[in-house]
Amino acid sequence: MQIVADENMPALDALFGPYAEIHTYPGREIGPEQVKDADILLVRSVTKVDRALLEAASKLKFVGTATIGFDHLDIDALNERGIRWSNAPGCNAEAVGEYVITALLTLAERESVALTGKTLGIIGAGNTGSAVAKRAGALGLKVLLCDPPLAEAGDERDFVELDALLAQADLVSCHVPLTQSGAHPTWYLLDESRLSSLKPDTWLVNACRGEVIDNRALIEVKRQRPDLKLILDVWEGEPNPITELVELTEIATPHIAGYSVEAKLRGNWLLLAQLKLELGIDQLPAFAQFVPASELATLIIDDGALSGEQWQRLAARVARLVYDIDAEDRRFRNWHTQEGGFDKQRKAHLNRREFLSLAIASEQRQWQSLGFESKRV
Ligand SMILES: NC(=O)C1=CN([C@@H]2O[C@H](COP(=O)(O)OP(=O)(O)OC[C@H]3O[C@@H](n4cnc5c(N)ncnc54)[C@H](O)[C@@H]3O)[C@@H](O)[C@H]2O)C=CC1
Ligand SMILES: O=C(O)C(=O)[C@H](O)COP(=O)(O)O
Repeated sequence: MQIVADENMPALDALFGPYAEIHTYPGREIGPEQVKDADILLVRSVTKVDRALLEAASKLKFVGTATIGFDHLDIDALNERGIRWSNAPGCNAEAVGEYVITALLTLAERESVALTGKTLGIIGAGNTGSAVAKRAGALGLKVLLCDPPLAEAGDERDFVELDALLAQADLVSCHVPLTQSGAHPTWYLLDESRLSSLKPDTWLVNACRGEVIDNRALIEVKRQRPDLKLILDVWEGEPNPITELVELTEIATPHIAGYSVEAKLRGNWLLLAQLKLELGIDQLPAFAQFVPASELATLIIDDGALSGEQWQRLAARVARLVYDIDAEDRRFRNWHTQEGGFDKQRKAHLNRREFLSLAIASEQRQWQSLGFESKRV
């Protein structure tokens, strides 16, 4: 059994090695030539699995993407050829939730803004949107959710229309898949008119797909509205974001919101679970055995007497102890204009762990709500 895989997928040998022969390539270079003898193709979001690739892959039985997004797979072409496929729902929900919270805390610290009492509008209330919402309460944020597909499917949470959300939210965070058809397409969901309708001083976060926001319109609107603050992890035209937009952002990163050690491993492990039959696996090995031990120990925090604003500043520092988003932002501004810089930075992304890898001993319960492991003082 031959597996062709993106070289940026961790622990491939440990996970798939016992069952198959593995050939790896840079994700953007996987094409017809690389897959011609493959039985299984494992990719991340940068590999275009299109008709031309599938035409060459006569033995292919399964395509797995270790990501939630699957806009890089031609689903019609896979279905026409009877090739089974899967993505990895939820693999990076916690990572994205923690990225957004770390970014908001960091910008709040830079701008000397108290987050408590502000309204956070979340567009797309699936895995990643819900992970943000789950943590928002710990910061005293009021949450509004917009997700027409979930509302129509009977999800019992309260939802608002998109334009109502934009009219009320102080902070807006986007968590939708990129779609161009269906009842609720998301391509340019935030177009010039919606961007112009944002409340004064809104903070806009995009950690889903660049094309969910019209990037050229965003440049125009931000030029006229410096009050808007931008946190962008995803870009139209990756791996070549528009430089002018990068320069207009407050926090800019190279599509790494979902890049925790745990998330990448979880994505691969979910695909292994999908392949039990093809690979002849009787007993699926436990996910925990592939996760390295945490390098961070317990943090003892004496924060019982801190004011809300002091605690928020402390939370920003603790979040950056786990993941230094300031350093990522600085590196991105240096690297993204260099040839291959966007992908180079993604490859060199720090070994970022999830909040759960750090135990906090404190009398305050918010640490646990933010996702940290709790220890008794
Ligand atoms: N920057 C990064 O590293 C990452 C980016 N992503 C992107 O974020 C997207 C969301 O990820 P998940 O939350 O895990 O996916 P998900 O599938 O769990 O949730 C997406 C939600 O968006 C909703 N939705 C669809 N169309 C909508 C519309 N027009 N308006 C409002 N809501 C709509 C869906 O009903 C669903 O509940 C992925 O499709 C992917 O493109 C995901 C993980 C990491
Ligand atoms: O899960 C998704 O969808 C994502 O956007 C991934 O986290 C992005 O990672 P790469 O596939 O680009 O490595």
